Amino acid sequence: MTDKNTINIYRNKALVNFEGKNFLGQIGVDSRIFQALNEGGISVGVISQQAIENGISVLVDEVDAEDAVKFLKKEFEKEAKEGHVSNIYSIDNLSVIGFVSDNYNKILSELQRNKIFPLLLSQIASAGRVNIVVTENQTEITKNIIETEIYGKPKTVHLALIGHGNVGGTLVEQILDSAYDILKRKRVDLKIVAIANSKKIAFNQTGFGSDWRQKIKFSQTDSSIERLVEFAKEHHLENLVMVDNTASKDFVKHYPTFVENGFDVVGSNKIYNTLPISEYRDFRKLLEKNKKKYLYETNVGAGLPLIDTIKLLHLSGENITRIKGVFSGTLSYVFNNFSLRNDKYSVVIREAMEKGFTEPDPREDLSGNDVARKLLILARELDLINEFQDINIQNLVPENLLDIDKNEFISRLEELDSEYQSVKENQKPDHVLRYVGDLHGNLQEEKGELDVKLISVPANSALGQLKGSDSIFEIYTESYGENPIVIMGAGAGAKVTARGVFGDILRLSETK
Ligand SMILES: NC(=O)C1=CN([C@@H]2O[C@H](COP(=O)(O)OP(=O)(O)OC[C@H]3O[C@@H](n4cnc5c(N)ncnc54)[C@H](OP(=O)(O)O)[C@@H]3O)[C@@H](O)[C@H]2O)C=CC1
Ligand SMILES: N[C@@H](CC=O)C(=O)O
Repeated sequence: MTDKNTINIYRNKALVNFEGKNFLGQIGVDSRIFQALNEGGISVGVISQQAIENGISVLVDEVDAEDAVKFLKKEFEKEAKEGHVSNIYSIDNLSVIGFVSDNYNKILSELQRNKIFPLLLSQIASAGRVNIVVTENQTEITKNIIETEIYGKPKTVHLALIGHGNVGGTLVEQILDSAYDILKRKRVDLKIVAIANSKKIAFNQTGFGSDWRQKIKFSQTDSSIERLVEFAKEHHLENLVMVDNTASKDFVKHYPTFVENGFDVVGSNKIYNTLPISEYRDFRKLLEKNKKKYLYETNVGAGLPLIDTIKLLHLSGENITRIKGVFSGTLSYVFNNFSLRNDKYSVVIREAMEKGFTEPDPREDLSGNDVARKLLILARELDLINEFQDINIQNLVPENLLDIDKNEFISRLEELDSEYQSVKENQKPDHVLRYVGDLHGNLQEEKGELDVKLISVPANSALGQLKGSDSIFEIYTESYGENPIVIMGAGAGAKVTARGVFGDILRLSETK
């Protein structure tokens, strides 16, 4: 049926399934099936006892399926009356895909990762010949996966990018700029097939190009997760990745739906990782069950390789005893500049916003929530089961400005000036302000202690010398003793963050 180096596809096939207990294993049943169908002039492709539980499946041409069921019901009328045969029925609209491979298991696992479960498979082990039966609408995607695995055809990765603001918009440009290079060097074909904001979504199954902003601007389609999942199914897209570059608390509720529908997840959005620990854990179980991944390296330290480092240290058994530092690019920029310059606090905050360091609502930074989330994310990487409420947070936003509209808050930033001017002036000489996070306590217990606060440090200390929007993370471990591992660098900004998200997409694409 199958030549080496070709993939043969036979369409318009049907499976006639024959169900019954005990009786089906008996000698002579196969030949009675053959004979009954032969006498009816129906040619039989494959007979398999593995495809359905307690059953036999027979492959026939779709046009013959109805007759095949009729002939078999007649042949086994007596057994049906006696209760040995419980059901005979056909499944139409199938394809047989035949190929030769010495690594069928790898192909099967790739198919499963893409939610393709063949209805029947037959294998001649010695020759490496395999025939699998899939539904017609899974034929193309199955063929693509087999081609990638057998012939090294470039692997197409289909990206759905949710959020195209500072980070998301920069990411689209970075992907478009590098896609050709990645295709040549890595044989990975990155296609952006969906782009969404909170109101609209735009689709292009062949991949968006440089006019993507126009396409989303003029899209008539309301932003909808259901529509996106449907689109991926309609176009039989394999290797799906949903990339969340929003800061939305509502959007993360859809992560499980994506995973259940065959998507891996990449996110700069920190919200999912700071939901109650039960949801955090359930999601990891769901990922495992569906053989999917969730990568979020940019959740802490933007493009800095922090989460991976901590994961590796922890996984390798290194005992991490404390993590502290300046976790916020925004608050680093604000206090590094405000401490040294004569400008007002509000002026420096506005600069941080203009530079794209702040969250969509800058109160998330100024309230300490964003630093608290990062600290919690790191704590959970160490298997601590802290909740957000466990964190001691020093909120820098006055209570009367907490619940007002975001734009009104921004217009009233000057109301913060006098308080912070006096905080700055009341420090000891040669001291500067720094907003820090500190994970400490006995980290071998279930929960650690998490503090997020504004402190005053000597200008010549490591923290005091921080510049620009740099973050600094000091990771203390048992082996390294008093000398922490220090990771320092740009802790915010659209370019470095988008680059980090891009890194996660590539990491996923290579392991897919
Ligand atoms: N800036 C930085 O340095 C870093 C940022 N991050 C994270 O990156 C994420 C994005 O930040 P940033 O790019 O600055 O934010 P922006 O406000 O610039 O962009 C957010 C985007 O998300 C869209 N969006 C919001 N809600 C939804 C929704 N429910 N469904 C679909 N789309 C939605 C917005 O669309 P619309 O315009 O319609 O609202 C917009 O396109 C945040 O989670 C942030 O924490 C992480 C590390 C560093
Ligand atoms: N607003 C955040 C962005 C990165 O997570 C920050 O300033 O650090």
